[in-house]
Amino acid sequence: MAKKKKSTTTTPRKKISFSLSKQQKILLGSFLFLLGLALLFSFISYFFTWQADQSEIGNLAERELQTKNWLNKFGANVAHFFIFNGFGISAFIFAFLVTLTGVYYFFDYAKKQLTKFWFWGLLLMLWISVFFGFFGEKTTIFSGIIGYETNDLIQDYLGLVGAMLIMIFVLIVYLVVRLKLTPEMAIGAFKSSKKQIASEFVADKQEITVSKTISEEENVEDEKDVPQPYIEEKVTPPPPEKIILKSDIEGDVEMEVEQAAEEEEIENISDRLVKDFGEFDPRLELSKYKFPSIELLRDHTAGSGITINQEELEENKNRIVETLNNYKIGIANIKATVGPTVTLYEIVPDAGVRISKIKNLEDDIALSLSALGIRIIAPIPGRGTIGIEVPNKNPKVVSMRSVIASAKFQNAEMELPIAFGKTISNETFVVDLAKMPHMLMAGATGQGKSVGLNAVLTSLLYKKHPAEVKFVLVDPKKVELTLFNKIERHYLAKLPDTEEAIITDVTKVINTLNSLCIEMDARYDLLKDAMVRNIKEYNTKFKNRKLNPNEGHRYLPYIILVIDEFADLIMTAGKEVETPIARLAQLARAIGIHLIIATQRPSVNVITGIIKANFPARIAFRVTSKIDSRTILDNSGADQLIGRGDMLYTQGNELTRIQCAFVDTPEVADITEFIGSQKAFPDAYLLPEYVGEEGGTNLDINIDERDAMFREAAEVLVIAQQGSASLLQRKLKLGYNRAGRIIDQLEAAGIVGPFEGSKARQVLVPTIDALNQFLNNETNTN
Ligand SMILES: Nc1ncnc2c1ncn2[C@@H]1O[C@H](COP(=O)(O)OP(=O)(O)OP(=O)(O)O)[C@@H](O)[C@H]1O
Repeated sequence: MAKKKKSTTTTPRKKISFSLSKQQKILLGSFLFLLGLALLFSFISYFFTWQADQSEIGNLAERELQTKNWLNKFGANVAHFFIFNGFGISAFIFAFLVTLTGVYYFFDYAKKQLTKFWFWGLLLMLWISVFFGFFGEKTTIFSGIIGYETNDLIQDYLGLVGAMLIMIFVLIVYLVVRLKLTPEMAIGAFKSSKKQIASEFVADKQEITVSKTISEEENVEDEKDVPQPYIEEKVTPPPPEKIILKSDIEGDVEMEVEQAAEEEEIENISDRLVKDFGEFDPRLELSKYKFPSIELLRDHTAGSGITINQEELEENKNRIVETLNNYKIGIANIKATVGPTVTLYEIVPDAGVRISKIKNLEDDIALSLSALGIRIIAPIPGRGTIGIEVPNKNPKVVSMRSVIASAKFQNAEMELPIAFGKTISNETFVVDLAKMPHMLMAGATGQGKSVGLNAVLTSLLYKKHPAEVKFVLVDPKKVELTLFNKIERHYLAKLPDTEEAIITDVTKVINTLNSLCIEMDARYDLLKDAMVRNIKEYNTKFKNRKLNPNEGHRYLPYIILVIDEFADLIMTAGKEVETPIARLAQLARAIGIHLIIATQRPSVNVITGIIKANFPARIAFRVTSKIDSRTILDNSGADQLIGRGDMLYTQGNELTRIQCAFVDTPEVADITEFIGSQKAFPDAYLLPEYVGEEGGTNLDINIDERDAMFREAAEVLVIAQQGSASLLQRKLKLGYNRAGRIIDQLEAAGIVGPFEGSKARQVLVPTIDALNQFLNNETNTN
């Protein structure tokens, strides 16, 4: 048992992968390409010079000695090796494969196809050389010694006929597997070539008659010498094909079947535009933009990878076994996975021990192990084992550099990839913000929230071009996000006529949030017009030039709203920020607006029900109480974290413990400086103008300006006793915007109550009769 445990604990999970840098690939590619050419030239010239050079083969020591091969001694020897001693004429295939490999590496094409080329190329090479082996020793130059000897060997066992049959079989394998040839295709090809010959023959005949008539006409013209008017060539569509079906039954009526001619296809405008100008490239305006290099990030681990302290592991194991024994829980098996900050001990209890028993003892076990940061997961979802996380004595910092450089992040095919850090099993943790679609981040002060936000922003800066993503930054503390000011004209969005893009003042936050709602509505209209469901499809359509910019269509960058201290805002502005945030969170995912909200105070009056319901992705750094942990995660656990970037992530169900990547302020300063010093857009991305209204929401809409469907809409809602815009959309077949406007008008009239986030609005009029009376009174008083 002890032996077994050792083998599981001493192997850190490291994957060794072999990959070349771009430069190395180019160098290797050129080398192979030129080597292939050298082989090719020496092979060609070998066929002319081999007899003359034959006596000099193998004589490399004598420098003065000259051979006739174009590549001199090298060429003569190499070609002799491959052709004479090897595969004869088919050695050319080898030279070709080497050249091709060079091309593949030089242009960094996917190598899967190349492996196929090599496999089938080598097979073909062998086949050809064995084939030439049939012609005997005189043609060794064509078959090579390998071909000749292999043929000889086969014939010794199977005779000439057997050898031929084997060759035919290999040929069939090649044709069927490599060239995907089927008997039908072979027959088809034979038939069509017969037809082609016949039709060519007929066409020849017709041509002769046509040319004859033209020459006759010319003669007539010459005689009359009358200038002929320009005769426009008129293309008449071919007459519909008629097939007459005759029946064998006497007296039956014949039926004529008419086949309509195929309509002529005209090239699509968008296809033509794409052909003429290529696809629309949103990056074109800043085509010279350079992404920040990995060198701007520092390696905080200072070379110390994960070290495994054998003593510590043994000690913890003994304590766990002892503690569980105290509660009469036997252990069948125990396995340790060492992560950057904590080690996970995965326990398989003895047969018959109920997991619920361990779950009930969770607190007692944690207490007995008496260390900060112990978390018990009973059972580990999907595995049926029990996990006990124990903090390492020497936790390791996970630097942002290592996660950004990881293949997982670099190869991530996500819209908005975020490299958060490393999981307990030391794997880089990458998630797509576009899928979350909004994120709530909480944690007591000093536990790593700001570093976490910087990690999110840095990830996006390393992956997305300025044309593709825009940030709206809200920083009431006025310190955390200031560094991002430098990239205002590259990456930030702001309200028109404002100086600073980073928002620090509460009124401006309210205006910005409302402006984002307007942007959202506008984007929905664009999507509707383009008949697509989400921003990704919209942008693809726009890139393919299927949407006309003159009709208001534009490339839509993702907009990411980051609020660093949400508690401050909600305390000062309450509903005024909560309402637009809830609205954005509910609706903005499809149109590419994503929200990231961070707070120090994870209490229920800050993270309200409405907010929580709309933020499925939650991150908790260490918090002070179980209640706070439940407020953020709907689960305890965040109170047992150890701080310094130790965090729990959930996107609905499971909790994942992650060590957040560390990025220091000077690193962020370097990155923003690097980006900021490059050519930028003329201004920050301008959000739609929003004119703030005094006294909160716009409640005094004039009766005359009401929508034509106002009354019907009111009836629908009163009957359903449910004040929802989507109900109106469905019942009255209205667009999203119009339904929203009508709801506002109904609110102004006092028929429905105010916005309540994810819940439908209250309907304040109980029956249709009451509604009629209400509306009549209204018209009478006006
Ligand atoms: N991922 C991490 N790895 C290592 N150390 C970290 C990590 N995150 C934070 N720390 C340490 O914790 C300190 C505080 O982190 P940070 O400033 O992010 O806390 P915070 O929660 O934002 O605090 P506040 O709410 O007061 O701004 C950092 O200066 C750093 O030393």
